[in-house]
Amino acid sequence: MAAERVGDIAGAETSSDQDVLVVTDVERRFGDLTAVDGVSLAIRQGETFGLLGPNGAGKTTTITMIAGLLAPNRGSITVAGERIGPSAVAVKRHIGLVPQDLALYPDLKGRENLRYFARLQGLRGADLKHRVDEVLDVVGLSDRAKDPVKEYSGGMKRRLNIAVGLLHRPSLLILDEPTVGVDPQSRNAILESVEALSGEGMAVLYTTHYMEEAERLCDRIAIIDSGRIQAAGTRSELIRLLGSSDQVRLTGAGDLRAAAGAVTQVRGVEHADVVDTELLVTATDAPSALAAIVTAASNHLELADVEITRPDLEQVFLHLTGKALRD
Ligand SMILES: Nc1ncnc2c1ncn2[C@@H]1O[C@H](COP(=O)(O)OP(=O)(O)OP(=O)(O)O)[C@@H](O)[C@H]1O
Repeated sequence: MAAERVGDIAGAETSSDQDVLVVTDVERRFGDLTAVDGVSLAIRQGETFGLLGPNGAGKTTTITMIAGLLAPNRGSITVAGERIGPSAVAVKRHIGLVPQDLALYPDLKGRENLRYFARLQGLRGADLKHRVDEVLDVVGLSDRAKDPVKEYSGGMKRRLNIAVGLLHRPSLLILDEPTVGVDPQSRNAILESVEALSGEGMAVLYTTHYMEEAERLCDRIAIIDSGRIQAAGTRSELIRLLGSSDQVRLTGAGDLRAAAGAVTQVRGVEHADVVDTELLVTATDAPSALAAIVTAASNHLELADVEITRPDLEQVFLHLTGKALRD
């Protein structure tokens, strides 16, 4: 299916001076396989951009090229205005890459790991100590900094890996599926860290196959499958591709038809239908209209249950690719 491009999309043609990253028509082949097939995107300062797609979609290959570790067969990538590639060295200081694989020393304490990597980044003295404290705080590991990494949970190791990626104060942070296989507490800490970093103006490229994470974190999302961006935009722009609205299902005893008539008057309600013993209300933004819908219906019904169903990115993915997002 051809890519559906929505609103202020990922395309480099919309790039501006504020863009930290601009990827233009990048392709990467492995033998006969085209793993990344004409990907274009741009990310602004302070923006969190999601690459949402299933395993094998081409996310890791895309970010490996953006980090300058793999050369594209076609296309160009610039970070902070400088062209990137395996032989470009200086521009890589703008990038913090947090890969799926851990690169930590298990026998060293959390803080010692960070001190080691900070020295590799050229930090020294008071600046090094200050920065190590800062990144420990960002990932919520300050109180465990004195413990050896081998005593950390998988999620804590991931968080320390993110801290390593932040040491040199990059303007673009790239996170490759950072929450896969981590405990809920660490997952939440990771999501909160990303929110805080983007709040401070960092550009974040976040790959995931978890729809909820893309919805929560990302200002814009590109849905990627088979190496191609199938569509990109804000969550609501992507949802609009489905052409469907929110639904509120009301159950209760009383005059359903009268309730339907009253609910139809509520602002934002498209229509209200009586189906068997339920009232099905279709609305553009159900959460904001909910209080008014319930009040209108309560004049005619003794409400027993109210349930909202909203279309989600999972359905958008299905609509665009004909398959489910999850494996
Ligand atoms: N070095 C390589 N040699 C050959 N094929 C590769 C190589 N790296 C990736 N691929 C193939 O390219 C396609 C895209 O893989 P990629 O790892 O980029 O996907 P992904 O979306 O990151 O998925 P995952 O989360 O499973 O890593 C897959 O079919 C993969 O098998």
